[in-house]
Amino acid sequence: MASEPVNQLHILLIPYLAPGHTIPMIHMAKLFAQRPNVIVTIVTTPLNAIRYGSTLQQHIKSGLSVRFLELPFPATENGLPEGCESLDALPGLHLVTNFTAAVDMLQQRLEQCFDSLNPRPSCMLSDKYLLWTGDTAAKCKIPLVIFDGMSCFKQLCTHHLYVSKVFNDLPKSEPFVLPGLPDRIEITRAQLPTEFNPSRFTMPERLERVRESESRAYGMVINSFEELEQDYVNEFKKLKRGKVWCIGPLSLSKSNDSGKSLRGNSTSSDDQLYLKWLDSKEPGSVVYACFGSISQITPPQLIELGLALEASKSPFIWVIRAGDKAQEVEKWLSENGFENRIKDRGLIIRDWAPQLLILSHPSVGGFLTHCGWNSVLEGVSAGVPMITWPQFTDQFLNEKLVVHVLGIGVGVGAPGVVHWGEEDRLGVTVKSEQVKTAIEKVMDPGSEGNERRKKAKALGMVAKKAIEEGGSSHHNLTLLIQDLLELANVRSQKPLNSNDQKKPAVSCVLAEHILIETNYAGTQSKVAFKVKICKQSHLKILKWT
Ligand SMILES: O=c1ccn([C@@H]2O[C@H](COP(=O)(O)OP(=O)(O)O[C@H]3O[C@H](CO)[C@@H](O)[C@H](O)[C@H]3O)[C@@H](O)[C@H]2O)c(=O)[nH]1
Repeated sequence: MASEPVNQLHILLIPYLAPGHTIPMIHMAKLFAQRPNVIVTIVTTPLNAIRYGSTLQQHIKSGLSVRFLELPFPATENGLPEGCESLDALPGLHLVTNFTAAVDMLQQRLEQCFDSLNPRPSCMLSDKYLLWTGDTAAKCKIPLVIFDGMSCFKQLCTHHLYVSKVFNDLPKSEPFVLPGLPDRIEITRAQLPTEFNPSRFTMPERLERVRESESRAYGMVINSFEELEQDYVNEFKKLKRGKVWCIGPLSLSKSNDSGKSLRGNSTSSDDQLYLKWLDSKEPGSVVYACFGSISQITPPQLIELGLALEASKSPFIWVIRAGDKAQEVEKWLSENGFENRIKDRGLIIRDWAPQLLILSHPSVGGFLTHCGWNSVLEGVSAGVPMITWPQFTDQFLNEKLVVHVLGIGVGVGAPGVVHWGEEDRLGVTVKSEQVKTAIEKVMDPGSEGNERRKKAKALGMVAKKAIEEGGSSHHNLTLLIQDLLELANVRSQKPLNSNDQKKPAVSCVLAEHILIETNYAGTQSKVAFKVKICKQSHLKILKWT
């Protein structure tokens, strides 16, 4: 006899501890919790809960079921400074392995408190870089869905590169055509993502485990929308084992969030100041330059950027991230009189800017970006053309999508990956003249610039529609919730012929075979069922196999 159908979902969201990974999952939490009968618990650490919590407060007050589960972070136990709970807070890259070890220790902490969670979570949705969540989900007998914060374009490129191995014999700077793609895209080996371009900070065995854990998951959630990269979404879905749901752009989950509180160190009075400054500029005239949350741009490259912004004559906002090299840049800014020279048309924001707020201001006409996937989507959503200056990982591929497939950007001509911690050796790689030319092309009032602006604006409208009721991402979220409910119902269903006290639980679902871990007479055993998907969100067990 089947038990009562489950109609409430409790989703455990587990973001990786870096802004580019946590921010989209905070937006995702809002999207889930806005749906009826869905409650969300975000698993994070105390300082991250403070950092991202305030953005959720207004939603929680208005009745949204989102809460944090705070796990103490073993920073000092792993040789990290106290309070270092996020990748962007690392004082040096030599500590990346220590940080990874500390993040891995969260597994045991979560498993220890899992049984006390009420109601019991129905599923786990975790960042793909948290390699232990597959084992934890299996132990807790709930399904795992992976969040991949990168595009389907990147997924498809990576897949074909793995399969074809074309890059193996190529010199670093020789362009080649990416195999198996719907469009002809040329790239060099030096521009490929980390998997194909290891540095001394890469941990190749972990990247291999990322692929393994993806294949164990029930499916994958992507922060993108189908209309943006339709051919790539279709192809990726054909290749992927398990389901794929594009539910983005997640940053549009609530457009009136300024983004200021997503890090907690810029105040609303700062925001007012920036808005006032933007109000004083002509519509579409301002270039906004920002390199995301973890890129370490060398001082010589930052100086080239400063010189290009000055020479371009456009008003600009330039975000300079604090870091170990910031002092050198500050010295250059003051000694050389830069700030004084640009004071009438340039605004420098130190460390962190309310990016969503700035991008959505009508005065912004161009976005100079490192092409982190969140920034690309935020630029697309705001309908703003981009000046692309990628640094590492997926960013060169994102640049190809923006410039060559979507036609809404101009590249500065960055030659290849600047490895973390090895930049100084490479010296200046992009000259201010190149950056200035790209800025001028994007801000150009002539027909080429207009064409790009029109395309960007049109895409921005499609992005907004995708997330609204009736839109593709809105629909995909509905499908995802339905699937998760079906799984929760299977979990609650008793097996045939079983007089057991313990209910079996689904640990993994692939196609129509379900692997169930159950406990018969005290022995762990795995049993496969054949199932049929019925209406009313039920999975019916047809026979044991
Ligand atoms: O001053 C700032 C700087 C950043 N942001 C926000 O921080 C996020 C940054 O994310 P992203 O643009 O993706 O850049 P990274 O922080 O560099 O992201 C890492 O994670 C991404 C998702 O996996 C990858 O695509 C990138 O290559 C990788 O560097 C975005 O939401 C920005 O709006 C701000 O609000 N203010």
